[in-house]
Amino acid sequence: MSSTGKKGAESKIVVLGNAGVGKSALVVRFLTRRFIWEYDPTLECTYKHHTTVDDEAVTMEILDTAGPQYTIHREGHVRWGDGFVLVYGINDRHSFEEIQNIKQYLDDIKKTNLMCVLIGNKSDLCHERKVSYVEGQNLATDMACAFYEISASDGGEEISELFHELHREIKRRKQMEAKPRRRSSAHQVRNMFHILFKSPNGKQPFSPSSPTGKQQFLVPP
Ligand SMILES: Nc1nc2c(ncn2[C@@H]2O[C@H](COP(=O)(O)OP(=O)(O)OP(=O)(O)O)[C@@H](O)[C@H]2O)c(=O)[nH]1
Repeated sequence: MSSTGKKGAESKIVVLGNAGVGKSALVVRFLTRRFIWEYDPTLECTYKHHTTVDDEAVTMEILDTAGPQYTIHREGHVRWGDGFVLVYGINDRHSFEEIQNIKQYLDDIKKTNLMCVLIGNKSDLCHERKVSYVEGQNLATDMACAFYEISASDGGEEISELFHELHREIKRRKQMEAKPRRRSSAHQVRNMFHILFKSPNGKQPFSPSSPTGKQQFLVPP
């Protein structure tokens, strides 16, 4: 809740990628601004994070996944998520190639324009680089999403920025999806007026504007 008592926007974010690419390190870096070298690789965690984005109090739920990518269990995660952080290691070609399969898997389940961001992690390991920056950029262009090369170990502003940007995208999408519903409820109110103020002879006694230019509602006897 914000200081005005208004509930802020919420987003559910799922972090996916091959084992060892640094998903946990990335999430922990975002949440705590710290880097921890080793995590339990089998650990799967959901974090509830209260923060501020564009002066609005927001809640992000972040699911740090582990284990095989394509399981029934994982399908539940995909349905749960509003947006996805897809991570590969710049020093791990296989993890980069796997991103397209993960994206396809997500598309098959979500069946809508997927909201995601592509991350090339471990940019500090330049000397071990197996995926160029341009390759990452091109893949992100194909997937119509933002691309960041980052280092969870070094930190940097981009790590907060990527989560915030994804949150903004999710919020925009939710607002767009809510619009038709709002329009249809306005339509319902209009219909209600129509029924309420319909005269017994079937003629419409509701006058949108009086001769004086002021709006009037004529209540039937
Ligand atoms: N040099 C370097 N090492 C990193 C970076 N991010 C993570 N690591 C290391 O990479 C290893 C794997 O990191 P995790 O965060 O456990 O990777 P994960 O993707 O969560 O792995 P799973 O839980 O097995 O799926 C650890 O030894 C981390 O310390 C980074 O940016 N730079």
